[in-house]
Amino acid sequence: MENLKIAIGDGFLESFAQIPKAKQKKVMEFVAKFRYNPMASGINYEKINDARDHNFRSVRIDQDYRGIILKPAQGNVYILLWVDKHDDAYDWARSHRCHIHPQTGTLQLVQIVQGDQPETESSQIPAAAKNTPRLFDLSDDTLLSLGVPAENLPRIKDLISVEDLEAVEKTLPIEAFEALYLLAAGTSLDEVLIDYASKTVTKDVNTEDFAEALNQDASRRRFYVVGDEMELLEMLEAPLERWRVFLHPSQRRLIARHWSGPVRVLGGAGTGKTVVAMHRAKWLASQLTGPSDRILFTTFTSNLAVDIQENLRKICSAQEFQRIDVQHIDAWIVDCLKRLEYHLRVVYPNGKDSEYEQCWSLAEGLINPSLGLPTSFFREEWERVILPQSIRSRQAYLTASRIGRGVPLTRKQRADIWPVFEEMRIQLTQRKLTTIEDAAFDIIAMLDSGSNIKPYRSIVVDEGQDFGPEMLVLLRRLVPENEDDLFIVGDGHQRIYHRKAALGRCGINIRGRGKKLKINYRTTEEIRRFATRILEGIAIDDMDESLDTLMDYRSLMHGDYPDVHQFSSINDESKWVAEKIESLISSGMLSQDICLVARTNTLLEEFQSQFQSMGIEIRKLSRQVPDNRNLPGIRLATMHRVKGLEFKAVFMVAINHNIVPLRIGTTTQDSTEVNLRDQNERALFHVAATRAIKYLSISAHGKASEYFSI
Ligand SMILES: Nc1ncnc2c1ncn2[C@@H]1O[C@H](COP(=O)(O)OP(=O)(O)OP(=O)(O)O)[C@@H](O)[C@H]1O
Repeated sequence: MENLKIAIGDGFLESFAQIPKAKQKKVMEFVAKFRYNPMASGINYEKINDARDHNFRSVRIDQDYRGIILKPAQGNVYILLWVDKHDDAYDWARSHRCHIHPQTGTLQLVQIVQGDQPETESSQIPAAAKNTPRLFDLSDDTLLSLGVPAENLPRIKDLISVEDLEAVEKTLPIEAFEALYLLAAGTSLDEVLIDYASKTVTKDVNTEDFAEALNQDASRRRFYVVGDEMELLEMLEAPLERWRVFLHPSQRRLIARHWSGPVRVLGGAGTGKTVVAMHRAKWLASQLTGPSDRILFTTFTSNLAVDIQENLRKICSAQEFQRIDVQHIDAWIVDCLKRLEYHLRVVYPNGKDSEYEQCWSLAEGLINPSLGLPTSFFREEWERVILPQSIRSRQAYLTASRIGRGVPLTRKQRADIWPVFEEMRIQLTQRKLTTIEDAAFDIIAMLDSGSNIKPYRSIVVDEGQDFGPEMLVLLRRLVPENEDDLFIVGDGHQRIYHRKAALGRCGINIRGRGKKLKINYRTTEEIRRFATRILEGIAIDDMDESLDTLMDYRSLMHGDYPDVHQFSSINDESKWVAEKIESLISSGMLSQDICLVARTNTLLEEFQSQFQSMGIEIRKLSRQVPDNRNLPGIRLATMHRVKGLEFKAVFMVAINHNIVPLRIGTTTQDSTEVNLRDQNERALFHVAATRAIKYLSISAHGKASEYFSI
């Protein structure tokens, strides 16, 4: 069929997700037939009486259900808009319209505001007094360029508060509402114009050319032109996974284009960094031509890599998917060591009796007490100075940079301290062990001496803020300096592993290619604000020696403020949590969409036994096994483990004094180190709180954490 264009609106998927399974099956049957031939004789397009939009038609799904389709008189365009019970579908059609903005050319879907619509919320806003300052002082042209329809201009210019703006949300196209909301929240006009203003404000838009309107970036935010029948059916199989196709223009702009060198994308929690990174990897894979060209997609945490692999499978073609290696960075390093027949095993500083700690306690034996430095100082020096800079000789240590360390050392003191670190390496090597940092530097050395390690055409990095310098230098060496070489997403506010590096210092030059995402898609604004307050006043870097801010980051969803409660005992706390969980489940939430988060494994285990004794089904999230969200059960996880995940409801439990921030096992007196640890603990709290989509609870038993007063 010539020039046939079939598109689906995000509302169709949203309404489809709400209808019973049996009806969904009928819709899928209809959609398959419709996609094959929208003009098939069995499809009857009924006009809708009283609909303001003369292009709307209803189609029969079965006796009770109807679909609403946009079928303009001109062109061969069909857009699936809504599906519902007969009367509800008709009501929806009567209260909406879909038009092409005459200045920007964008296809817009809005609730009808004008005329005799007394029921709309917007019409309940009383006209403001003449001398009351207005929310926006913008020209008609600016408002039009942001996508505000001409008929809404007087109303928008009359608004006096953000609450007024929220009340008219549904009557505005999404891009216009978002731009105005960001302006109202304090984002500068210049920034908003960069992200939202149409580049093509013109008087020559053909407002009947729907095929052309679908090509506009801003239209693709809500409307997706579907390829074949399979693609459409796959979308219906996962209707809530909107991220697969409906990208924000600020996301889309980062993905499908060539970049002249490394790109760094910042963005607060939930702004879609992982989504962008995945679409970028797919696009890069689609560009590969050489038979052995490959992409590496790497993360810091192992369970995120597992999720990403699964999600990439959903959005990539088979050819694209098989060209992308997804692996968290430590696993990649360990695999690489094996390939290079390098016979040291990587060990980590966890647990009292771990091999790493055994080596460390022997090294500690060499501490000279006359130096007057606490033992914690040596461990910090090892982790913050020796390992990240790969200092392997006394001479190198004497001249090493110690920027960021609180206690200054003379040359003589350095010489006296060195034997401790030397001993640590001896102990590790004798046992055929190594650290992840040393392993990464060893691979870099092998690359420099010409080892044949499979090179990548491009590398995509998620959680970039947690990559240490050794990992970033390694990634830089793994991919030739070229167009589209590195794409790194991250957020310094979520740095929770004490690792810090500046991209520029690792040879990754992002000049002119530092970008930022600002809309939170996960969390309500109430939860986002609460979660962000914990980091207020703390200077957070942009992964490249400048500062980043969360001031320009917003959510457009709203909900309740987080619940904050203090109890006298763990019994009382767990009883309250269990009751609240029960009420969430009885109001329709699935148990697998609820997660209980604690700072330590020990506390988690205490809650686990409390819950078990109450007969509540639970599942502890593990590093090794991916979480199968089809299985019921309340999820239990530490604050570290929930990084990168999301749940409809999050209960942060045992937010007790000395537990959050965690003071157990730390003896350091060094003020720089104390600040660093506090920052890390705050980031952990922020990460855990921003996992919540709709509901967040913070509770403590006994004395509460000082973070309670934020
Ligand atoms: N364009 C989009 N349309 C709809 N949903 C989106 C879009 N982009 C992202 N999302 C959704 O927003 C949520 C957060 O996305 P994502 O995990 O990519 O954010 P993030 O910035 O990596 O978060 P974090 O740093 O907190 O882990 C997810 O549920 C994702 O599906």
